[in-house]
Amino acid sequence: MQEIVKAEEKKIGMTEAWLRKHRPVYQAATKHPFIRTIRDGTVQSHSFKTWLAQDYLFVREFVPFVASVLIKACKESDDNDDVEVILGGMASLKDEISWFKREANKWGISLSEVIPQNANKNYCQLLESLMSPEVDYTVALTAFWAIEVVYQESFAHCIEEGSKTPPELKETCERWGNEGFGQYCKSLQKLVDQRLQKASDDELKKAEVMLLSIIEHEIEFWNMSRGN
Ligand SMILES: Cc1ncc(CO)c(N)n1
Repeated sequence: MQEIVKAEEKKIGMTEAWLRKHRPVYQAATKHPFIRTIRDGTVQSHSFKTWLAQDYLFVREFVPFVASVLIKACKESDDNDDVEVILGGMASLKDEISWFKREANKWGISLSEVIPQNANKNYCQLLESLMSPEVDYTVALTAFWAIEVVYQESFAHCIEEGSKTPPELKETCERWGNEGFGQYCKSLQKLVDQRLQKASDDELKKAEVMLLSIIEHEIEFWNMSRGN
């Protein structure tokens, strides 16, 4: 019996085991009240606009963070898959920034005047701290995956069967909720699991704590747009 449980654990990978262990807090991020209002069609336009404007600022800061993960992958990974997957993520950020500009235009938001709120500043500070060469690749990669997967799950939830997402928000939800982005998150997750298999107990602990920290920051980020 013990054997079977172990095999099962190995099959699901460490990241999946962590998501199950921390399911309540993970769900608080992926099924956040703001996301629920998008999904049920009751979202207020000013809540959406707040999210859009703040996320544009976040993504700008996310670019150098992803670049730092790429550098770590080039230096430390013995597996070329890592570099290619991360490079693909970086490349799509160029299009993402253009999309934010177009979308902001549509909603009448002047991006140059947006001021980052505290939750955003805190999150960007975390990204900045992760860019340090002292932070090991496994921990930074775990953070990267966690950041992407929260958005993927959240927005996929808004385009599932039975969702009442307003048509003008569908494109946003599809950006992160689409199948391709889902596959990309799975690729990242696989890279993380590979690294975690070889990690020391200390690294494992740090990576798990980092996952939780990202989830908390994502919740705070959504909170900027909740029912106001
Ligand atoms: C806050 C936040 N988390 C994750 C993503 C996904 O890239 C994003 N754009 N913004």
